[in-house]
Amino acid sequence: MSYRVSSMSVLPPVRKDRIIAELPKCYSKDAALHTKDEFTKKVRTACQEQRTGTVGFKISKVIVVGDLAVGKTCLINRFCKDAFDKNYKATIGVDFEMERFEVLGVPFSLQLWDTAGQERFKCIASTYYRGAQTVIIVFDVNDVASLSHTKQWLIDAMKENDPTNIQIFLVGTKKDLSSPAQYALMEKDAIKVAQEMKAEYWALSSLTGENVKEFFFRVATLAFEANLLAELEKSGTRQIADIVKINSNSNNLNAASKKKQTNCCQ
Ligand SMILES: Nc1nc2c(ncn2[C@@H]2O[C@H](COP(=O)(O)OP(=O)(O)OP(=O)(O)O)[C@@H](O)[C@H]2O)c(=O)[nH]1
Ligand SMILES: [Mg+2]
Repeated sequence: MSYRVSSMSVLPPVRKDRIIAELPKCYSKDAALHTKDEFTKKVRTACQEQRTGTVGFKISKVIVVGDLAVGKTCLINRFCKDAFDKNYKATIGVDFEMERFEVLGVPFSLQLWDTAGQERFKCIASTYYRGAQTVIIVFDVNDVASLSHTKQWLIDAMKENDPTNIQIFLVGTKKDLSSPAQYALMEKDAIKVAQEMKAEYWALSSLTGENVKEFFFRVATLAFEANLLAELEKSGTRQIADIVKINSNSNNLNAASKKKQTNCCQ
């Protein structure tokens, strides 16, 4: 499956609630990919001067993995559709959503791949791991077993990807079901796991929505920053933005974004 975002495509403006103008903060300074308070001058200046090369045309792949029923699908649905379903419907194989952002005035898209946690669908889901820039490993903060399985999920995701170019997030879900005391106890272990994985730690609730938007803003921004810094490393970055002006009036990318559900593999 492929997306074509050509210079001729005309996209609607990015939703107002997907515009990122400030650097989103990490959840815990003890387990963060970085702890800066603001965008660096280098990043800001490049965006202001439109020296962003191909970054504004990129679709960055994010894979979401973790045990069955920890809440991967609910997390994506809360962010992308502002919806929550109490009933469990197992993901069969994979599913994906597109989200368009604007970071410091530059368009940037995430392709969020929701994978199945059930063992019997794992073989099909893992064929979609390749080419990810971000891995989100999800566990349930009320289920220690799901936390202990996160390392195996990481190993599996890394088999298909280049470890030097990937950003890892460890995300505890269903925070609403945990008392503050229970949560505090669990968090110590989770932060330790995140540190070992070199992951950034988050805890959130798809039921209440707590931290969901903050989390995805952080994911989008860190993926954007990494792309931009890589682009700036390359010499002679062309000022594509000067050559190609995207007309932001018509057509809907969503219309072009087809859903894929795969039946599989027993
Ligand atoms: N209370 C509460 N329940 C949640 C939360 N997130 C998910 N759930 C519930 O947990 C169950 C599983 O959620 P899913 O999102 O389908 O789990 P999944 O990780 O996608 O599962 P697979 O697709 O099988 O891998 C559902 O019944 C959800 O309603 C949350 O933040 N709080
Ligand atoms: Mg699911």
